[in-house]
Amino acid sequence: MLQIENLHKRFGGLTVMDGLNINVAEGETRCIIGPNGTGKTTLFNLITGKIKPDSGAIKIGGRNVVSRRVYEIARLGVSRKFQSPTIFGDLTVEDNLIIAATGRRNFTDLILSRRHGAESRIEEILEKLEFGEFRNDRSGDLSHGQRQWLEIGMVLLNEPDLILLDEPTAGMTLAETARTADLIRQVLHGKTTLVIEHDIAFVRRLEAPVTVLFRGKVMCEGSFEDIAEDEQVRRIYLGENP
Ligand SMILES: Nc1ncnc2c1ncn2[C@@H]1O[C@H](COP(=O)(O)OP(=O)(O)OP(=O)(O)O)[C@@H](O)[C@H]1O
Repeated sequence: MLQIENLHKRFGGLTVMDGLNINVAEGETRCIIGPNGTGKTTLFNLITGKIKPDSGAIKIGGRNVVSRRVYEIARLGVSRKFQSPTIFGDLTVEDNLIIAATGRRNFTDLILSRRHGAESRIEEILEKLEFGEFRNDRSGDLSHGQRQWLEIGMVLLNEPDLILLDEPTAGMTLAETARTADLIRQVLHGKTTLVIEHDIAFVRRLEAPVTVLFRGKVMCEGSFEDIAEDEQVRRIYLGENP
């Protein structure tokens, strides 16, 4: 589904991508970890077309997108969730989901959406998120964790082919972090998803293959257990006691 081939990017004298190769299969969840400043967010900026590589290929569904514009790549079904939620705080949970469900269509469709099949998908998301009792609550009154989960639901309603989650647990409590890992496992199961994370407890709980980035390259890949045993990873990223 996603192939990154020999990607190079420099910012002035700083090499951020130095021959990066990553392959993510259709339906796979992949966790991307690495020390601060190693290029994780830059990788998302490159995939979404926000910045352009100096060389290399980014193939989505077999198509090289490096010369495409941001909106063209979004239209190919790439959906990115940023660290800070972009929900409408004054609207209800359900209304935010309705807007997300009609995201690629126009305003008339937004009004008519309940009659056009969006309703059943919204019900499904409300159920998966266990949000039924909050559906008429003002989104701005939700907890930090709940707002992030709502946004994951909104990303899903966009029917993306590739989901990019940048530090979905930033600012969360331990319990919220654990719930987020469970939610991604359940709700995004079968959806091609890349997750950038720092929180090691989350990475362990996600039970997804992990790619460790270091200095613009893949340092190693494997299960959490595999990478946690890797001497280089322990020294450079995880510290003495992973
Ligand atoms: N547009 C830009 N112009 C110049 N330098 C940049 C730009 N974007 C990122 N950088 C630099 O590239 C390096 C990689 O940044 P990036 O944000 O991708 O790292 P990261 O792995 O996501 O870090 P963190 O874990 O702290 O979020 C950093 O040194 C950063 O300062």
